Amino acid sequence: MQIKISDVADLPSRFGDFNVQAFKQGQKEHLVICAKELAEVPIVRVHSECLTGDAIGSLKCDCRDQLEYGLQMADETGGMVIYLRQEGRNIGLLNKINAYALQDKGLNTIEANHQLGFAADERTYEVVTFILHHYNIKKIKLLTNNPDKVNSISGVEIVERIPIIMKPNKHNEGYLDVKRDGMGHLL
Ligand SMILES: Nc1nc2c(ncn2[C@@H]2O[C@H](COP(=O)(O)OP(=O)(O)OP(=O)(O)O)[C@@H](O)[C@H]2O)c(=O)[nH]1
Ligand SMILES: [Zn+2]
Repeated sequence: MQIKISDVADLPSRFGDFNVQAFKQGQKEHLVICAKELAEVPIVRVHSECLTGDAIGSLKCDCRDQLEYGLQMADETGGMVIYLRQEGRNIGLLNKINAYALQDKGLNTIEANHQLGFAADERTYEVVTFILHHYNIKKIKLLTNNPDKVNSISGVEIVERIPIIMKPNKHNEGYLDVKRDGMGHLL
């Protein structure tokens, strides 16, 4: 895997003072947001890009709340957020919006991906292993409800899975039900 790595820069933010570093994998530019002092076994949040949630504040998913919670935890506990550019579970923004349009017609999030010719989840996590090795991190506590992430992240010991359960709203209830019943999320 050919990965270009940026220098480390300061990033004061509304969630705390972090260091940031970019990792470029092919066309994808991922971002590591890291506490100034990492805990020995840091809490790590592996976040998948969701432009509609993270930037626009969409209520169709729980991504923005999870991102903010992950950054708060990183600040409070000496942890790290790895922001992966895997928009739409890695089908890309244009396809995700097409999937949303199919959901407007009654398909659920999994059926919509299938209708477009994709697996329910197209993400992979090799770059996470690369990043954690780069920071010489051997053990982590992983902040996730997704057992797939626990099983797919290799090369480091996940000593604990910490749930990241956000309060549902009327727009994302159905989506969260499908994540629990159709995708095995521990909600
Ligand atoms: N294809 C597709 N992607 C979606 C949809 N809704 C959210 N996403 C993407 O799903 C990703 C977030 O995944 P989630 O399933 O919410 O959470 P997770 O990362 O698997 O699990 P957690 O670690 O527990 O949060 C982001 O890349 C979003 O853009 C959808 O309806 N269709
Ligand atoms: Zn989202």
